[in-house]
Amino acid sequence: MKTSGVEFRGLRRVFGSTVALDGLDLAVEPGELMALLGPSGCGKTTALRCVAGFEHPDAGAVLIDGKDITRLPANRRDAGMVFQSYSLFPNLNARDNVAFGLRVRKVPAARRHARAAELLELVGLPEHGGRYPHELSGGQQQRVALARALALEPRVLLLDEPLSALDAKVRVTLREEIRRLQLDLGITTIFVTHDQEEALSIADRVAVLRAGRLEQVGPPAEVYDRPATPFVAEFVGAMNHIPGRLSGDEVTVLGGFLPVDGPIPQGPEVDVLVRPEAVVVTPLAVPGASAAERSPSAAGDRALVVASSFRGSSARLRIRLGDLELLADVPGHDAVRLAPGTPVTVDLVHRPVLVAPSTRPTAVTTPGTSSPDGADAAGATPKTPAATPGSAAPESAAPGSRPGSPDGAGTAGATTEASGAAVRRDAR
Ligand SMILES: Nc1ncnc2c1ncn2[C@@H]1O[C@H](COP(=O)(O)OP(=O)(O)OP(=O)(O)O)[C@@H](O)[C@H]1O
Repeated sequence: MKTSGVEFRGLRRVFGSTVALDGLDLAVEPGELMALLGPSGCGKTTALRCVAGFEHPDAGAVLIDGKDITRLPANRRDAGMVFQSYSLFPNLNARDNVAFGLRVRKVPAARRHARAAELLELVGLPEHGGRYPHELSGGQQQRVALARALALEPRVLLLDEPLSALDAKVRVTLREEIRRLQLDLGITTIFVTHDQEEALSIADRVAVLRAGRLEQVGPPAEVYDRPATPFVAEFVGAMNHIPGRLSGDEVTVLGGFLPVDGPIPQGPEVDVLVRPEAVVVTPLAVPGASAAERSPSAAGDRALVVASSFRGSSARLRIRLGDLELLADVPGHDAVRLAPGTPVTVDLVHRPVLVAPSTRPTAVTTPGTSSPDGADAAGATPKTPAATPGSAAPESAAPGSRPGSPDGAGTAGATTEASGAAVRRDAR
């Protein structure tokens, strides 16, 4: 399989008053799997179709291997495409679907049948050549579509939300197989998805698009851990918004100071963006407290675990801290001692944070693919947990300041760990 680089250069496409692509610049390396990720309508599919030749930009260029192919007809671009809807020919069996392009190119029957059999084997369907699309499951149809896209040995594989129509389990299996296949073949692949977990798990690099422009491109861990902008931080992974107050290049948040990373908005009131795994939760020791005393209603404005969603190796907690709600990810084995109703202290891992213009009243956001209930949100499995819950310093008294107060939770009762392990705040 030949491998080729793909480059988008200042790509612009306008539909009436809608700017689908607004000067997209992006280079995909030969053999790389690049995920195009972004919210609905940000131009992902339009970009992909410009590579396939199904769409023509108003300005800018698409290059394959450094050659401008912008004006080349689709059938001379050497790109194989798989769509969200399987789009197989219903009147052809799997073998003939796969061999369709070869037939158009007048490849002799024996050779195209052999090639179709080889490709069906490659996608794990060696026995299914005689079946028609309606006799195949969604996942099997998409495998056939993949085999068909590979039949002409394209230089570039274009996948447009290929897994969105499949159920969750098949989606995960098939995405792993696509990745394995892509690595085996070394084929340059552009994978369009709006699912951040999918993008992070499958790609060499993720390009986050926003309103037809590139917002950030980088390896999955980099995009997740060091989002270049608040938009990327919001879109890729769950994110807490915690009120803070800017002071130079630091921000006061939950009673401690953290260094600020990235663009600094007009202050001083801001939202500090913190991942759930960077929220360190420690059960509050309440000597002699009865179960009734530990109930949420008895606990006043303490930080309380109000919901917990167990996920096996981890648990996502929803924590109420005054008028603020936070999401926190803790190891699964801590879920029992951090059951709903448990009073807790909340700390933040000490590391640079992104800040965004204040959005009071405070809110917790989850990525586009997650359920509205962040405690049950499935889409934000952290790749590289930044904090080890429990690594915070032992409890220290910090009475007084009300969480979420406009002065950034104040300084009363707050301690910044000298060790730099965490900003902590006792919630009593
Ligand atoms: N043929 C068209 N005619 C008019 N508007 C279009 C056309 N194709 C795309 N658009 C508009 O251009 C914008 C970008 O569309 P595009 O399909 O590229 O987005 P997307 O990021 O792939 O979205 P989704 O994830 O919902 O598929 C959208 O506002 C869409 O409505």
